[in-house]
Amino acid sequence: MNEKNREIIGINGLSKTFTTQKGDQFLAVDNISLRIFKNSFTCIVGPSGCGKSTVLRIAAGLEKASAGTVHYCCSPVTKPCGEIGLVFQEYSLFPWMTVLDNVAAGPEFAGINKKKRHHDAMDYLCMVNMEEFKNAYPHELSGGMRQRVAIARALANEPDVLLMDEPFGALDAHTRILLQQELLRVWQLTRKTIVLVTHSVDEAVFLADEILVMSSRPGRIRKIIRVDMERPRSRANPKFGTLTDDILRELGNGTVKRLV
Ligand SMILES: Nc1ncnc2c1ncn2[C@@H]1O[C@H](COP(=O)(O)OP(=O)(O)OP(=O)(O)O)[C@@H](O)[C@H]1O
Repeated sequence: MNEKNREIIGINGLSKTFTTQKGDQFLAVDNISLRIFKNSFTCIVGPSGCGKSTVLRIAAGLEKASAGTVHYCCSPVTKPCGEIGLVFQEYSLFPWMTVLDNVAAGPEFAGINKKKRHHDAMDYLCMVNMEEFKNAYPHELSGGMRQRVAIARALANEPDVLLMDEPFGALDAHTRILLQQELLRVWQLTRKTIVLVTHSVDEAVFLADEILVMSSRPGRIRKIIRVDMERPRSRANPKFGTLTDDILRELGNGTVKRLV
């Protein structure tokens, strides 16, 4: 397959200007161009406020670019579409629905019959080890469990690309490591294309094929780093530590935490 065929998301000359409450304009994202390849796992790291979420929201069609374009499989992305799924930090489950109904909500909206959507939802719940909790409500679950359900829900819409904005940011360190391992397993099983924004350089080195390092405002791509380490990756591997330190040095100002 040539490079053009492997490309699933193409971002060209993307800039975003916001208007402050005082009415001043500021450039949040400046002329970003990048390519995301099919089945790859990409992480975006950068200082707080550098525009990581903005890039993700524009790629999802939730926000308009001020300049530049985003393409999914060579078609322009101008509004949300089923091929691109999203998982946010704040779980965003429907509190009045059971776990099973939450996961089946997208297919229900798409008109899939109840038997099939519940059957498929159970498959995705099994994938994230949450099948036992199918009848529970979100308030009965821990943060890690809710995020597992949120991942199952995004997968149930059968997107090609999963955009994840700090999905583990609200979790404790131990749960975070468990969910990183689970996400890798799900990715290897489903071969989705994943783009994940994180504050944690450690998380990016553990997960990614490629790490995009952004500079502080206005956000630009400062460096693209390929992570040539076999999976499963060990944090005890000296290469892991060296790469983490290199990226932290690249970021320079200490605003990106060395979290696990
Ligand atoms: N709707 C908006 N209106 C005005 N300013 C905005 C809007 N959305 C984002 N911004 C500003 O744009 C800049 C980039 O925000 P964004 O949330 O993309 O950064 P980020 O890198 O994801 O930050 P963090 O890591 O802290 O979540 C910030 O200065 C933010 O305040």
